[in-house]
Amino acid sequence: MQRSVSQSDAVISLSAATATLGSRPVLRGVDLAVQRGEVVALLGANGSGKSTAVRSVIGQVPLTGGSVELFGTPLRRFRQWARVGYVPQRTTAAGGVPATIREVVSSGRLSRARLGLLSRADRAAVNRAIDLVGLTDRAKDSVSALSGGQHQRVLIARALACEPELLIMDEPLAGVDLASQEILAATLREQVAAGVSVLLVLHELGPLRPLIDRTVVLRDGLVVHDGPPPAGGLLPGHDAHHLTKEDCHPDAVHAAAAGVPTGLLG
Ligand SMILES: Nc1ncnc2c1ncn2[C@@H]1O[C@H](COP(=O)(O)OP(=O)(O)OP(=O)(O)O)[C@@H](O)[C@H]1O
Repeated sequence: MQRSVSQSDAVISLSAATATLGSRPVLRGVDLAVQRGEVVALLGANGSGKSTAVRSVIGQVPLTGGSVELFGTPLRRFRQWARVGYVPQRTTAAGGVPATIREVVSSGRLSRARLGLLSRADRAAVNRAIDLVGLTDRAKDSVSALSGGQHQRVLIARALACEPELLIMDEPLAGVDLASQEILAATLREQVAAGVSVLLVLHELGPLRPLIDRTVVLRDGLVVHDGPPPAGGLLPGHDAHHLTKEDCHPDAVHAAAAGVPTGLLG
């Protein structure tokens, strides 16, 4: 999907970013930009630094070098968090919390609410977000009673509740059943059509492939590929263990034969 973007329109700009976790250098000079209206997939093997890169973009991991800008503003001065929706890598952290779907999604609206109180318009936005992910019938249910895929839909609705201009999602399809994957793809399609910019960490493009403008592949904390997603279906670094039927398209096989490097993806 091609949309016109200009260099000055970066919503995320990570430049020469380095970060260390424990004593381990996890980002070793990462350049990553997302232009307004663009959908960028960040790929790479387990441990290559994908989550650390997106967490550094939102300030959860401090950089030891380089810089981050959001909407053209250096991160340390950036305050407009209602413009950003973040979906963390799914954990079981919400397990046991006696909160309903509506309560969790409402918490995503607080950055836009005045004095922490939700107005009628805020509540309507929360309901819209719940509806977008197909959970209206379950809004009063406890999140602890949900499947993995449903839980992921709640996290995405929470990010959408503030009507963000930029969505950052860390492995939104991980552990998500096919039905939920399709709902998530449709939700994302709507957001992208409305002009939302997206950075998402993925293991494979799957049903999101048609939405992706550009793929960036990390290996050992370095960018080893930055370009359009391959037409033939084979991701840079995709090895034989990960081939799907779709990847066996003749173009993809040709790309593999042409020596596309292997072993970058988990
Ligand atoms: N808090 C931490 N302390 C020390 N090392 C960490 C910490 N968090 C992550 N790491 C290490 O940093 C490296 C990069 O982790 P990161 O989560 O960014 O990778 P990833 O590409 O997102 O991997 P995955 O696909 O498994 O989620 C890994 O080797 C990981 O073990």
